[in-house]
Parts: sequence; C-alpha cells; structure tokens
Amino acid sequence: MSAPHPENSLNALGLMSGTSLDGVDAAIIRTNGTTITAHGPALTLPYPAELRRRLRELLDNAPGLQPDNADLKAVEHALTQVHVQAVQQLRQMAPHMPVDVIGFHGQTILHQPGRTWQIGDAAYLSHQTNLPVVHDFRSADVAAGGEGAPLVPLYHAALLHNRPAPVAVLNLGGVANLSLITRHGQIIACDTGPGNALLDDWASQHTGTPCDTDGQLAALGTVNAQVLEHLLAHPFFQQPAPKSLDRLSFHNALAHLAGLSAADGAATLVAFTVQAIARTPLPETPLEWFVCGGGRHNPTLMDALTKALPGAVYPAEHLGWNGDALEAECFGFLAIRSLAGLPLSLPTTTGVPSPQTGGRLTCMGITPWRRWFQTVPTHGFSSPT
Ligand SMILES: Nc1ncnc2c1ncn2[C@@H]1O[C@H](COP(=O)(O)OP(=O)(O)OP(=O)(O)O)[C@@H](O)[C@H]1O
Ligand SMILES: CC(=O)N[C@H]1[C@@H]2OC[C@@H](O2)[C@@H](O)[C@@H]1O[C@H](C)C(=O)O
Repeated sequence: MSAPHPENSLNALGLMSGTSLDGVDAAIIRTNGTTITAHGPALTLPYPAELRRRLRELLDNAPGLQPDNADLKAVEHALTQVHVQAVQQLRQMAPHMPVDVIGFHGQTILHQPGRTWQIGDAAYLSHQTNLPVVHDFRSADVAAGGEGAPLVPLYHAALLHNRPAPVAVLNLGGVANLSLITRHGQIIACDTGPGNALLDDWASQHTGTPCDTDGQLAALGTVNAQVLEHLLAHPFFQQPAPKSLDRLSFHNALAHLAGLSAADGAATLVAFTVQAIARTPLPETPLEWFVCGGGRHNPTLMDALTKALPGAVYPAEHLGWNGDALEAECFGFLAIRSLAGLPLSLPTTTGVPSPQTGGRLTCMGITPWRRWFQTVPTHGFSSPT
C-alpha cells in the first residue's frame, strides 16, 4: 500500500490512561498516519483519589474478573467520564484544530501472554463527544500472535525520521519501554522493565506520597547491590525482545526490599529501572536517547540514566516534543493509521509474525463525517440524512 498523501491529514485527538493510574493524557495532532503535520495542545486530567484506588483494586483482581462484573462496569464508566471531560476541555483549547477522530486507548487492567484487556466505553465516549472513536488497539496484534505492546514505536520512528541513527526513545511510565531506530531504519522495541510503578508503590508505603517527588527520597539512599542483582535475576530479563510487561509483573519485587530503609529502597529501585534499561541487549548503540514519560521529571532517575547509558541522554523537550503528551499523541496517530489500514505493529516491535493492522471504529454520533460520507459515491444507495 502506498503512503497516504500529507494533504489527506486529519486532526486526531489521542487519549492515554497509563499504567501509573494517575489520570488521562490527551493531545491533538494533525497527521496522515505517516507524517505529523501539526501538534496541537495537550493536557492531563488527574483521576480523583477514589477512582485511582478503585482502578488499583481492579488491576489487583483482574485475572478473576468477568467482563460484565458490576464494579468493573462502574469503574469503567467513571473512567470514561473523565475521558469525556478531557476531550471537552481540549477541544475548547483548540478551536483552530477541529477534531475529526478520537484515538482511545483506555486503561489496561491486565496484560499477559495471549491476553490483553483495556477497559473504557468507546460507545459512550463517541456518543458524548459526537465523534468517531478508534479503540481496542492491541487485540488484533495479540490475536495474530504478537505481544500487543509496545505500540508507540511507529510513532517514535515518525517523530525521529530526520535524526541521525542509531537513536532511541525511552518512555519512563509506570512500565518503561524503548524504541531503537537503527542505521538502516529498522525499528526495534520492547518493554525494558519497571519504570516508576515500583518506586510509586514504595514511596506511597513509606512516605504516603503517590511518588518519590523529584527523586528526593532516592537521592538520600544508597543502592543495595545484592538486592539489585537479585531483582535483575527475574526471568523477564533473559527473554529476547520483543517483549512486554503488565503493571504488576514485578509486584513481588518489593518483598526483596524488606529491611532496607525507605531511602535505600528507593535508591535501589531507581537503579533497578536504570540497569534494566542499560542491560537490554540492542543490535546498535544509540548515539542519543530521548526520554519521555513522567520519570524524566525525577532528577535522581535521570542522573542515574545519564551515567549508565552509552550516548547522550536528553529529555524529550530537547527536540521540542512534549514528553508528557507523547503517548496520547501516539494514539491519535494510531487512530489515523487504523482508518488508513496501515500497520500498528511490526515483527520487531511486538513479535507479531507480519506487520499488523488493528483498532476498532465506533461511531455513535458521526455528524463531522456525514459531509465526507456524502461525497462518497453511493452506488445506488442514498446517503444517511
Ligand atoms: N516530579 C516528579 N518526581 C518524580 N516522579 C515523577 C514526577 N512527576 C511524575 N513522576 C512519575 O511519573 C509517573 C507518571 O508517568 P506517566 O504519566 O508517564 O506514566 P503512565 O503514562 O501512566 O505509564 P505508562 O507509560 O507505563 O503507561 C508518576 O507515577 C511518577 O512516578
Ligand atoms: C499493555 C499496556 O498497556 N502496556 C503499556 C505499558 O506502559 C508502557 C509500556 O507498558 C507499553 O508497553 C504500553 O504502553 C505504550 C503506550 C505502548 O503500547 O507503547
């Protein structure tokens, strides 16, 4: 299939609710699914503490839950309502970029080999916003034998198209993942290990704060080398890429920190995140690493990364990107790729046997698209009124 023409670009609003469970990231981009012709505004709408607590409870219980479970449905509705608000607020901020379509990731509550589960009510979101919604981005990849994650590498590659290779993007979310673009333009990707999720849990247990704000606790501690090596002995690190993780894949790791002071535990968890990245085998060594995701706000983590990684380490803003909005932008980008029938994943990003399309379209109120539909030859059928 030939690449879509830049003039066929649409304004896509991407929505991402990540593994940190902290809120919804929303961003607008203009794209044809290959190039990004404009970046619009972005915002983050935090979840109320009670919703965060209920989401965490869902994650902990997800393996035994039925899709029609009443609590699950209630949380899904509350979560979707926050997404609706995010869309409404962002549209008000961008009257110059009227939204054509929403890319809605939803919230992953379970991610295991052969099974990935995102909650979020696309029909309600579409109805409330009167916009078409592309969602369910991971199922087709998993059904075809892929990991279903990470999906952001094709967006990273689009952003990096004129950067000297080898070059990498590193996302430090609840889970960390990287994309490497090689000299020959190959896109290699995987989840690397924990990002901030364990550190968040540790900080919340020891200081009552939702994260180790500005890395202050970890900066006071000393890495326990023995515990660190124990953590890095997890079988995940022996698996070849592509590979992916669940928010709770390393949940038991905190038990290995028992007996450490709050500061030493935090320092050891920072080293765990960093060493998991530094030890990920890559076919080429990146000249530059561009770091996005909330972890780049943690100076202790960024300093440790800079020391451990070969090549220069920069926050995403070094290239003028918004490092808090990249994943949301990505799901706008993938929504357009889905509509254009372009792959969302590759054998080198998710392990899927061949480049894989994906996403599902839900249209409850398609007013913006009626104009478009009415221009399409109807072969004897009349257009909807
Ligand atoms: N000032 C800060 N100091 C330390 N950590 C911070 C700071 N700001 C954000 N973070 C970290 O960033 C996390 C949120 O990151 P982000 O929003 O990228 O995660 P996510 O998108 O939910 O995760 P994922 O990419 O795995 O889906 C917070 O949970 C926190 O750990
Ligand atoms: C199953 C799932 O939701 N995975 C997330 C998670 O958060 C980071 C990492 O693990 C990544 O694999 C993925 O998110 C991004 C957006 C991705 O698919 O690329």
